Amino acid sequence: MSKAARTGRRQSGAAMDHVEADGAAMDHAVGHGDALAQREPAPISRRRLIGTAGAAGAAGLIAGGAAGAGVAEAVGTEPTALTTVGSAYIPFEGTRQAGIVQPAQARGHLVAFDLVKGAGRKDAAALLRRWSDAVRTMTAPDRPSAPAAYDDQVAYDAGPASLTVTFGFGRSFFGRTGLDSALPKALAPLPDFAGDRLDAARSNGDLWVQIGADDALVAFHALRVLQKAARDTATARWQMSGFNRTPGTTPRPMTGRNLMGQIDGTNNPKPSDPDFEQRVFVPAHGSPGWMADGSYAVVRRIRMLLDDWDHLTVARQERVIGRRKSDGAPLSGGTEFTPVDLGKFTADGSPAIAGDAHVRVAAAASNGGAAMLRRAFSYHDGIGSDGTPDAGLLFVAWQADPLKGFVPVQRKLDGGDGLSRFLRHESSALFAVPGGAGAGEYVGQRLLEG
Ligand SMILES: C=CC1=C(C)c2cc3[nH]c(cc4nc(cc5[nH]c(cc1n2)c(C)c5CCC(=O)O)C(CCC(=O)O)=C4C)c(C)c3C=C
Ligand SMILES: [Fe+2]
Repeated sequence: MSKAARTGRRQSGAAMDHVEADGAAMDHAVGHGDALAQREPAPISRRRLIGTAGAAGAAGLIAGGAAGAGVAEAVGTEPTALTTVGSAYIPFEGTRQAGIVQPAQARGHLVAFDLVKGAGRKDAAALLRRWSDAVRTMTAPDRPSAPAAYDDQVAYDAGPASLTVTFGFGRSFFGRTGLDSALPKALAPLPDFAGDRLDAARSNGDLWVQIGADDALVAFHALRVLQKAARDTATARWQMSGFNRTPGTTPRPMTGRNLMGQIDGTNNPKPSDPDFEQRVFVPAHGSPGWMADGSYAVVRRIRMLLDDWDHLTVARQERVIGRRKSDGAPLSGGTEFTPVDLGKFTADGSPAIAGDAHVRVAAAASNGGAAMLRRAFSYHDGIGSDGTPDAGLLFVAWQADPLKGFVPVQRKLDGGDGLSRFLRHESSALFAVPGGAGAGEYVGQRLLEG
């Protein structure tokens, strides 16, 4: 099959820099090219296959026996085109790393690694080179003709499914590698918050890897490959896995929901905002130089106390957030994307958005203009020892400077937010995420070889 036929709508690095990251567009509108239409025609088209056999999928029909025998025969001899979900891809190379402005994928793994004893700057540089090369291959639209030595082929027939892998450095990395002079001021430890119940073993770390893909096997494969490539240099400190709605499960692009059932992400900064770049990315001539076009990621595992939350009536839940549950419209009126009017009062003289409503307390207007790009995954790790779901949000906030993003907002939320009674911050980390790698480069090269 030709390269053009295998390729989804190509997104250049520059184009990706202008990708919509707002609520509606965050719903996987990006990077999903119309690959199916570009494929070489098969004697029995996928459309006809589905039309004949129903959308349940060819595999089920093959397994289904006599009823699907005719179709099974055809499937057995002719390749079935990948869906647009599988063939969509996001380039690894670019001025900025992928996995920041693109919509959060259906599957995510967040992993922190610590360098092993004795590993230093050179070992770290070699690791980042190995990791970058592996990700370059795994995210490419064209599969290599033969798998690389490290590749276990778990996802050899799937993907790239919008795979992105994003690398970051934690504060402890700099001391371990003798790079203290390159430590950014913005990587100062996050302050303690009164409501924190942090597990040190699942917080911080020397290196951070964020993996996202629209297929579970593709995401697992990337994680496994990177973990194997780290051997002898770094070991996993903690790993968290999450999910979002799968592309195609809604009839039209719409903002996703979290596990409390709220539409979440509506009032994220948008690439079309005049201050978007300045808020989210370190400028090209920013400081330190190796962080040019990078960003800072705050990672918080926030457990939702779902049994308590579910005791509230929907009206109470809406009051806690300040938005309607059904469609995300602000309680001050309008539809989902109508700006929140914090000055509006109801007929009985009370504020339309309560004093402790989450959107009031978190709003940039309540925090001296502080804002961040939220790009989260939900998580569910079974039932906790207390018998309630161990579920919540793997909250990832992106900003050019945490002191102008997450820190002031969380300070305000901590104690003042009605939602905080239903949340428990269980782990925390802050990472410096450098700019992207160009052809032949690896992520972090400017730091490690600068
Ligand atoms: C420190 C920053 C924030 C944390 C931590 C946080 C946790 C958190 N939020 C929700 C649900 C919603 N948040 C919403 C809006 C919103 N949240 C933050 C910041 C943090 N949230 C901001 C800056 C905003 C935007 C405020 C505004 O200007 O309007 C919303 C409303 C929809 C939206 O705009 O996204 C919901 C819903 C949960 C469940 C949660 C922890 C688990
Ligand atoms: Fe929030």
